[in-house]
Amino acid sequence: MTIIDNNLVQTFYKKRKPNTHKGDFGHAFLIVGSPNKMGAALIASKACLRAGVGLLTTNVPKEEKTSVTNFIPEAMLYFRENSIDFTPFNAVGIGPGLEQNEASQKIVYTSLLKVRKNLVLDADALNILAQNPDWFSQLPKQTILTPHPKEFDRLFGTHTSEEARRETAHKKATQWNCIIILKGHQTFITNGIDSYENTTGNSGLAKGGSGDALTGIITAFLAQHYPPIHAAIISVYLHGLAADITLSKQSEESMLISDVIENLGWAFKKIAE
Ligand SMILES: NC(=O)C1=CN([C@@H]2O[C@H](COP(=O)(O)OP(=O)(O)OC[C@H]3O[C@@H](n4cnc5c(N)ncnc54)[C@H](O)[C@@H]3O)[C@@H](O)[C@H]2O)[C@@H](O)CC1
Ligand SMILES: Nc1ncnc2c1ncn2[C@@H]1O[C@H](COP(=O)(O)OP(=O)(O)O)[C@@H](O)[C@H]1O
Ligand SMILES: [Mg+2]
Repeated sequence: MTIIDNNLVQTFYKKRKPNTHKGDFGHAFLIVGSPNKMGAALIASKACLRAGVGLLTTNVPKEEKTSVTNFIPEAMLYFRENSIDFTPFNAVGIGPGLEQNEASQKIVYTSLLKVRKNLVLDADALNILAQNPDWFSQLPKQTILTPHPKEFDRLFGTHTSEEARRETAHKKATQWNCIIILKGHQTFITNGIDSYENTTGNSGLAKGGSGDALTGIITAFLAQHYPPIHAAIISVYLHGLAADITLSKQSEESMLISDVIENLGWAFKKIAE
C-alpha cells in the first residue's frame, strides 16, 4: 500500500503553464441535484471550478436553473432531459443530490453506455448501480466509484470491518476494471493493482456535502486529462489538505465544505511548493 502525501502528488501534478487557454483544461459535465438537493449540485459545481477545470456544464432539473445561475455564474447549464449529447465533454460526474427515481435510473444507464471514458459515479448513481448489479459489466474502463462505507455495502454486501471492505474493493476493482475510492477517515483508493491510503483531512469533513465536493474535484482533474488513478489520488489529497488548511480559521465543528472549497487555492499552492 502506498501512502498519499505531498511527495507522491508532486510526481504527477501539472502546474499550469502561462501560455494556455480554457480549452487546455477540459470541459466537465456534472449530472447533479434534484428539487430538495440543489445544495449538492452547487457544492459539486463550485468545487469542480475551483479544481481548475476549463469549462463546466451542470445538468440540473430545468425548474432549478436559477439556483445555479445565481450562485455559480461560471457554470453553463444543460437542463435534464432523456437524451444527452455527451460529445463536448471530457469528463462526466454523476450522482450528488440526484434521486433514485426512474428518470435518474435512465440517465445513469445511458451514461454508462455513452460515456466511454472519464466517468465518476457517486451517491445516488452508486445506489442505482447497487440496485442493478448487472450494469457493472457496462462500466467504462477505469470508471471511478466513490462510495462511503454505507454505499459500499449497498454495492458489495455488508461488511463488518474497514479491512474487509478494503479487501473487497481490491477484488471488485480488478473484476470490473474500475477505480474504487472508499471514503472515510483515511480514504482508501484501489485500481485492483495498486492501493493507496490518504493522509490528509479531518473530522471537519464529517458534515453533509463533503463528498459532493470531492466528486466535483475528481471530475475536474479527469477533464484536465489526468489519468484516472492520478485524478483520484490528487483529488482525495487536495480535498483533505484544503480541509486541514481550513482549521487555521475554523474548528472541526464549525467548518463548512464551502470554506474548504474556498481553501482549495491554498492547497494547490502547497503542492506546487
Ligand atoms: N445540501 C445538499 O443538497 C446535500 C445533499 N446530499 C446528498 O444527499 C444524498 C444522500 O447522501 P447520504 O450519504 O447522506 O445518504 P446515505 O443514506 O447513503 O448515507 C448516510 C449514512 O452513511 C453512513 N456513513 C457515511 N460515511 C460513513 C463512514 N465514513 N463510516 C461509517 N458510516 C458512514 C452514516 O450512517 C450516514 O448516516 C446524496 O445524493 C448526497 O449527494 C448530502 O451530501 C448532504 C448535503
Ligand atoms: N473524520 C474524517 N476524517 C477525514 N475525512 C473525512 C472524515 N469524515 C468524512 N470525511 C470525508 O468527507 C467526505 C464525505 O463524503 P460523503 O459521505 O459522500 O458526504 P456527502 O454525501 O454528505 O457529501 C469523504 O471524502 C470522506 O473521506
Ligand atoms: Mg456522498
